[in-house]
Order: sequence, then structure tokens, then C-alpha cells
Amino acid sequence: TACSSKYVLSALHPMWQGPLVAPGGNRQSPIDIRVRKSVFDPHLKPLTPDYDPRTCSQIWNNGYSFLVEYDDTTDKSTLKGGPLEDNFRLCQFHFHWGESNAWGSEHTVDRRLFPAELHMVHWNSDKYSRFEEAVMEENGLAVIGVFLKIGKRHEGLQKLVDVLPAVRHKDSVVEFTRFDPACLLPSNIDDYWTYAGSLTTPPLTEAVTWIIMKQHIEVSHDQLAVFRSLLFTSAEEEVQKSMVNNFRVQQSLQGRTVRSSFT
Ligand SMILES: Cc1ccnc(S(N)(=O)=O)n1
Ligand SMILES: [Zn+2]
Repeated sequence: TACSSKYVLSALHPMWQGPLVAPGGNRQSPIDIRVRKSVFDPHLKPLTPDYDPRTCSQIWNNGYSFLVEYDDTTDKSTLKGGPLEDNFRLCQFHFHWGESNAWGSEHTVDRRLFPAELHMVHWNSDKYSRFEEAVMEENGLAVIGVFLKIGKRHEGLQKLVDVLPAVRHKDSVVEFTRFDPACLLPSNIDDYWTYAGSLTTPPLTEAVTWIIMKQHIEVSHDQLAVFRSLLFTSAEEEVQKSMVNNFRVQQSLQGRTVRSSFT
């Protein structure tokens, strides 16, 4: 679908040679969320995700993470509310994780690292007609971030874990249908932090309203181990590289305020 557009793919290599900080970037992501410095905003509304599992289309390994892609040609899977003024369309979700359970997330909370982080990527369908357009605009994207902790097995995630071996290599794709991404959200989605940031992989555009959930979800050690069995490299390459540590270094806040929806 649109949100896996080629130029995003081409620059998504883990050791991408691009600048670690976008030139002139003053709202880069990820960041450390200093809880005591976040500002409660009573005007923040509840978040209202409304996803249709029938829009789920495929899973593919883009050489940086694995993406679960949704048909974003209609307003069937949408996100509204929270800090958002407009209607946003889900186009894909993916994860970032470490080689060990000690690290892996992109955002941190008072410097606390999590073993992995889920990103659900949406684009502003009130203002733009496709992802590629929205990705270049200030209010173009909204990404929900959810921290993963090691604990009990996540039953909803298992359907996804079972198909990962089929996309072990970069550029492999498999059909994947009827997956409800709402099953990956924590039970409480009313408590979140939000701030103006960027994509954390190229093109690093400063187009993202980040919505980071306070409550994490749990996945089992074995489920996360399957993420680490994926490869950055394609089937043709001689040297196979494990897909681990696919997170970006933290960026400075540069005067931004992180708002919280809770006290
Ligand atoms: C769609 C997309 C591209 C690049 N980076 C991201 S991310 N990691 O900021 O969610 N998403
Ligand atoms: Zn991401």
C-alpha cells in the first residue's frame, strides 16, 4: 500500500548511511519522556481507533522491520480524537526491538528502556489523498507507540508470530488477512503522552504527532525471540544479518513540551 512507498523502503536499511540527525531538524524522534516534565492537558480527548480487520492485507520484511500493511484506499480503519483534529487512516504497523530483552524500544520513560516498541502508522486523510503526500507535511501523520514487556504470551500476537518465518528475508512478502490491530493496544488507551516529532527511520520527516501509551502490553520471551529470527538481509546475500537493534538513537527535545492526557 501507499505507506510502504518505495523511497521509504529504499532508505530503510538498518545501517542506513543517512544523517543520524536530520539536517536542521528541531522536532526529531525518538525522545526520552521525562514524566515529571510532561504537562497535563485537560483538553486532550479520548483516542478513538476504529479498525476493520478486513483491511489487513499483507506482511513484509522491508529490511529494517516487518510491516503489517492495511488497505488505506478508504476510511475503513481510522484513528480520531486524542490530540488529533482530523481523521487519520491506518496504513501499517511495525515494531522495533533489541538483541536482548534489556533494550529495544525507541522512546524511553524517564530513561527506562523496554524490550520492544510497536508503532501504528496513520496518515491524515482529511487533508491529503495518500501517504506519500502526508509524510512530507507537518500534520500529516499520527503514530501510536506501545511499549512491549516480557511476560505472558500475547494470544492475539501469535497469529502474526506464526507467519514471521515466511518473511525471514528482506523483501519477502506474504498475504496476511483479518488481523485486528486493536488487539495489540493496551486495555487502557486513555492515558498517553503526546508530542510533535518525526519518523524515526528515513526520510525522518517532521510530520508525526506521536501518541505514546502509558500502559504497556505483554508478550512472551519466545514470541519476541521469533522477531529476532528475522533477517536484515535478502536471500541472495552471502552474509546473513539478524534483524535486531533496529531502533534509532534518542534525539534532543529542543524545547518541545510533552503533554499528558492524565495527571
Ligand atoms: C511509515 C514509517 C516510515 C519510517 N518510520 C516510521 S516510524 N518508525 O517513525 O513509525 N514509519
Ligand atoms: Zn517505527
